[in-house]
Amino acid sequence: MKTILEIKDLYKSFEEKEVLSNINLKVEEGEFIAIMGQSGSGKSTLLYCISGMDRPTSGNVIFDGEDISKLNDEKISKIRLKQMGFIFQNSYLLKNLSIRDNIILPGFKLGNLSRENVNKNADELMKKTCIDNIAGHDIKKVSGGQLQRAAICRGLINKPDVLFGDEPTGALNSSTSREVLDIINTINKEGTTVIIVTHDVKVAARADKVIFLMDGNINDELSLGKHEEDEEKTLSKEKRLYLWLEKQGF
Ligand SMILES: Nc1ncnc2c1ncn2[C@@H]1O[C@H](COP(=O)(O)OP(=O)(O)OP(=O)(O)O)[C@@H](O)[C@H]1O
Repeated sequence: MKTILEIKDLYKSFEEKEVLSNINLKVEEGEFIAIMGQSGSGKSTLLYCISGMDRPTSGNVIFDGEDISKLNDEKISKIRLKQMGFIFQNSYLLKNLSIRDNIILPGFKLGNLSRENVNKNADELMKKTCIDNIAGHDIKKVSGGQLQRAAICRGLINKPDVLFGDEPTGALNSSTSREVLDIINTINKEGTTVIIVTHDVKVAARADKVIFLMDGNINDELSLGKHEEDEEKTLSKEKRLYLWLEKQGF
């Protein structure tokens, strides 16, 4: 298996305050990693540093064989556009554009595919996430779950290697959250590596591996194995995760 992301001796400080220290982590292609930890433990900061949205103070972030922590902003932006997808708690879709136009925008920005092929990819993604019937809708007139599905499509339009998520279901109710998680699990099964930050045990239980951050360090990690469409297996993973989190003092 190929290592898609390797983090070596990563430190991050804001002014005098050290937020992350001595982070070492390897992510294999096709893995689904959840990052958990108390509020303020540095989860989002870690996600931003490993996805090129922010720079570590020191250390290396090797993405697909290249140390992105050393690249200039232009090069990082290109890698992010081509090889990384992002979903956040809020979808951050552009208000004056339709669902479809929001989804295709990064495809046109990258410019690797013809207009026709970008549209074709968008159609496939919207079909897969069951929002093809609202492609032309104004984003102000659709539900939170539909918005988040559109954000996933936008994140996947350039067929990234890694999909990063910061509390991707944080704003959704439990049944909508389950539907969005099913989509994320399907995308992962099809080969996209997934790395998400979450507070939610039900979200983290969908991952292959959970990492627990404490005061900016990786305190422990738990292997859960691949997600299966089986309610009992999912419940038993959630129980294992609860017990493990209790040990972490969560
Ligand atoms: N841009 C910044 N400038 C200064 N301090 C920051 C900045 N971003 C984050 N921090 C600080 O770094 C620490 C970690 O923040 P971070 O958001 O990574 O934690 P988190 O674990 O994701 O928290 P939460 O679960 O509450 O979202 C916090 O003390 C926060 O105040």
